[in-house]
Amino acid sequence: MTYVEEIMEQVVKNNPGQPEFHQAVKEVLDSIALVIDKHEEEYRELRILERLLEPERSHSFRVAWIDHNGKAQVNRGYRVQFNSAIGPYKGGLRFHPTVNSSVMNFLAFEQTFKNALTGQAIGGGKGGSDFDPKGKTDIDIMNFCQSFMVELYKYIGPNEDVPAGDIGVGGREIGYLYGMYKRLTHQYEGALSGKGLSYGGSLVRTEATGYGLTYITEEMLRHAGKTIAGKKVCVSGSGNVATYAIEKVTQMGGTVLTASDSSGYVYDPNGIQADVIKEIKEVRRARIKEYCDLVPTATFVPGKKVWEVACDVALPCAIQNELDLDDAKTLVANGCFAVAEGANMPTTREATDYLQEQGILFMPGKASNAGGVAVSALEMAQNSMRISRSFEEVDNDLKNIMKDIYKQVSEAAADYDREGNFVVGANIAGFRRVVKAMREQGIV
Ligand SMILES: NC(=O)C1=CN([C@@H]2O[C@H](COP(=O)(O)OP(=O)(O)OC[C@H]3O[C@@H](n4cnc5c(N)ncnc54)[C@H](OP(=O)(O)O)[C@@H]3O)[C@@H](O)[C@H]2O)C=CC1
Ligand SMILES: O=C(O)CCC(=O)C(=O)O
Repeated sequence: MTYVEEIMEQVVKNNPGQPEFHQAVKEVLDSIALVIDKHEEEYRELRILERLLEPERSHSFRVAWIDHNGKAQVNRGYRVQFNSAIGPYKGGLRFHPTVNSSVMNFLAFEQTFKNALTGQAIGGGKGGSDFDPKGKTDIDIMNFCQSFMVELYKYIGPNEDVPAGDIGVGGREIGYLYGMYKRLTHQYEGALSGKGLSYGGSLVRTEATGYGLTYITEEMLRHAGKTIAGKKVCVSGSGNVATYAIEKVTQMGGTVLTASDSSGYVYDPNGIQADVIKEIKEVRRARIKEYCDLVPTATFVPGKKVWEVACDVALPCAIQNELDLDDAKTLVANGCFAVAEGANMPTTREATDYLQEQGILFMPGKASNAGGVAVSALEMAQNSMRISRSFEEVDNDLKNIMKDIYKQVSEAAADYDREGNFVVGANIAGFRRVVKAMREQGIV
């Protein structure tokens, strides 16, 4: 058995019942096997993979809170501090009923590689809760966030671990979390990113993941002699990532045909309007169906996924494993030539393999959605220096970071004779950076 096979077996044995974590690990191990083969003896001796695959620390805690009816409620909170080889732990908080140890481990593991690709000094972490914000009142959200922070604040800080948003955690939640952090610690410091502009947030952080996704997609298309302008694009989701991907694709001359939530999708041949999505999701906090009340040319398709709509480019921006093999086959049959992941691991392994076999340009999330965390790191830097940079400056940095990520993943793939395989490239480039830092810091 090879070192990589042994390690995969061990991960499954040590983390039973964690399918998402196993899936994320398997994809990385399959890619880095090419590197491991060259250094097997040395890596075995240093227990590189064993250390890389074991989170440095995992916190799980009770979150008891009182809802707007005065009733006691209990949820489980998590913070997984996966790897701090290149900087303080960094990664979002997810509030969603599907959150469990497997989802937390997969996200924190992916984050370690993604953060390395940004070229910034940030390690990998992730947290969240099985709390479902859907249908909750503002008071419920505030009470939950405050109780969550009463435990979380012990583990975070600007030089230790800096959480941000993810599914179910946006500007409102970060505000409530930050207010309680400050009350508990008496410190006005950058212990969270994605903060409001009135209290230390960075311009462009709200837009960063969706914009960054669009910038790297354009870069990938440009190298294939194409451009987003004039293309039909399917976006899934209608949250933070989807909204700003829709906005930027539209600005760059593409037509976004779809947006969705867990109830179904809306289709508009004239192009989905980001401002309408913002009104529905950020102001009314309503379901995607309402889009059709505001835009008469749109239709709502309940209970279906956007991938049945013919498009040139697909941008999955909702949740893990939302694009499966059947969806991939439909996309290819309908002429789609590029997929870039806005969400974390939205494409199943079978679908990824199929798309790559079919010659579809495929950019994995750890590269293509890294713009969000990259601008979070710029927010951390601004907080440390007590400065605020302009929208243009930060957006320009974001563009350069995404171009650099494209370059890194293409070059790493080419180094191992896998030109155009950005999955292999992203995993190898991230791995090399993290492992170099781990080796230089000794066995810890
Ligand atoms: N925010 C960020 O900066 C970053 C986010 N990501 C990743 O991007 C993805 C989206 O995050 P974000 O936009 O922040 O989250 P949001 O909570 O803002 O939006 C999530 C969206 O996905 C939809 N969704 C969830 N589950 C499903 C489903 N099963 N089918 C269809 N739609 C679904 C939600 O709909 P509903 O309301 O019905 O659940 C909602 O529209 C996640 O994978 C996240 O990890 C990656 C990098 C950075
Ligand atoms: O901005 C951040 O720190 C984290 C963003 C995030 O959760 C992600 O990249 O998946």
